[in-house]
Amino acid sequence: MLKVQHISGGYGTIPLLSDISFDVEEGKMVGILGPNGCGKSTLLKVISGIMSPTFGTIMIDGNDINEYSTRELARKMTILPQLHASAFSSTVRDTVSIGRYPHQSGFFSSWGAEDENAVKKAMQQTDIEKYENQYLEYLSGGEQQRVFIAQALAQVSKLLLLDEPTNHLDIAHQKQILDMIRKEVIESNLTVVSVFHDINLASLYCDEVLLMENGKVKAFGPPHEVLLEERIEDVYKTQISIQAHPEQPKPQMTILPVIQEQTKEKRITVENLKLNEEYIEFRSHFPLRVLSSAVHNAGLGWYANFMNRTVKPDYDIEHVKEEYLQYLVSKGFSPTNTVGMMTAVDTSKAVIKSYEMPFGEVIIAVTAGVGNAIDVSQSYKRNNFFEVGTINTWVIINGKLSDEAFVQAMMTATESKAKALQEEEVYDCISNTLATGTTTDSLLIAATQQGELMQYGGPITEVGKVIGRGVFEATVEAIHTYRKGDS
Ligand SMILES: Nc1ncnc2c1ncn2[C@@H]1O[C@H](COP(=O)(O)OP(=O)(O)OP(=O)(O)O)[C@@H](O)[C@H]1O
Repeated sequence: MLKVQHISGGYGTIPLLSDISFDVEEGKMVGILGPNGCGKSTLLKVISGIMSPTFGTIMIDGNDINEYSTRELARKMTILPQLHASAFSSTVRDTVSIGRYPHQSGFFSSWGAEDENAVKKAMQQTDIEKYENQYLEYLSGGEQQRVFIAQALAQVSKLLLLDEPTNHLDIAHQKQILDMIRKEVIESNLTVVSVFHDINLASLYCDEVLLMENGKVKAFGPPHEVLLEERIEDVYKTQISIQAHPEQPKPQMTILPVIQEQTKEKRITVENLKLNEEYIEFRSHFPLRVLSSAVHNAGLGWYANFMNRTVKPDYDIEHVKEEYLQYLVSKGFSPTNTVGMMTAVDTSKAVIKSYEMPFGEVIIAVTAGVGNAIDVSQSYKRNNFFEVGTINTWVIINGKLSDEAFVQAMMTATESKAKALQEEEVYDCISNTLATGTTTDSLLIAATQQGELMQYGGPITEVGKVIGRGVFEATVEAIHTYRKGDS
């Protein structure tokens, strides 16, 4: 639909854009990204025909844009420039109606139902109907931005060129405008080329992104191919981290502040753990990075407190998560800062072990109830039912682990637990084979994230070795304690 071919150009004698080429298919949304002053707005002006390039061509629907008359071009494409002006003296409706100019044979002389409908629809889409008769100067920056987006939409062209369309908008309106534009892309085959400052929004909403640096194309393609951590750091000259979006295959970026608040020493000891008959608690004055399969706040996150709570063996509550949250509050724990597990075992009998390692102390806490033990390779022979006979394991590390090391630490700890059950000859009572765990085990790996980075956590790494040994020893001891209590 749009072909940008070898574009070079700038202002006067200053060369700015250099040999820029890319294609945009009909019904696609492309985001232009890059640091301040790299030429994003200038490129948009050249594509729209506002500025002429010194070299190269812009083709729309197979024709050079210079072959179209001004009015023809305005029906093909709409440009929404950056909002700068502050003095307006027209109403919202009149401003949106200007978008219909390319469809008039004489200015406002042939205004018809189609124009009326386009203006109405654009005002609805941007949620500005309620300001219809107000003067623009009485609206906030974000409201004015929405009026200009409505004006661009009212033009109803096939190609929309936007320069920071969500500038000045709060998050709800950013989402509303981008959702609406995306809907038009999908349902009406609208083609969009838009400048973004927010890399995350561009990643979420665009099919492809064009990353610019000093007037040149640094990379062009789908967000997951272009938005690489090292490349963004190199182009923007700043420290960032890229993670997966929780629900979509779109990379998301977070800024890494250089200046960190200096708190007290970030070290944990067995003193941070306390046992009573109701629960084991771990409390720290700073959050640790945690990966867990807990009942409350499972997954990867940052938490300062952990709880492993005893419940009655017949505990059967419909809304377990809600009940757990209320329990945490009643015991003075912050629900947003606590990971919570549960067990039917008397938590005052938990086994806590500490291992001094060159990188720091590693603390392991285990509660083991094995009445509900199972051989995972035979579990398909069972009916699904929930019981609270559980092995809960905490591995708390004074050290810094990569994401990879966290997952490997989980595997190492799980294998070590299975070995402890084998050693203790714990059997699955249905299959009569050696058990590998119970039906509801939970595991938590936590790290202070201080010191040298440990990239791996497998069995022969320094941290893996202590996890393998520690989880085995603590689990064996916890099974002994459980069996003593049983007899
Ligand atoms: N009318 C102009 N005359 C001369 N130089 C200009 C003009 N407009 C922009 N420039 C310069 O061209 C360079 C690129 O500007 P442009 O607005 O295209 O950058 P941008 O990537 O959109 O930046 P930002 O992220 O800050 O909006 C800048 O150094 C700017 O000062």
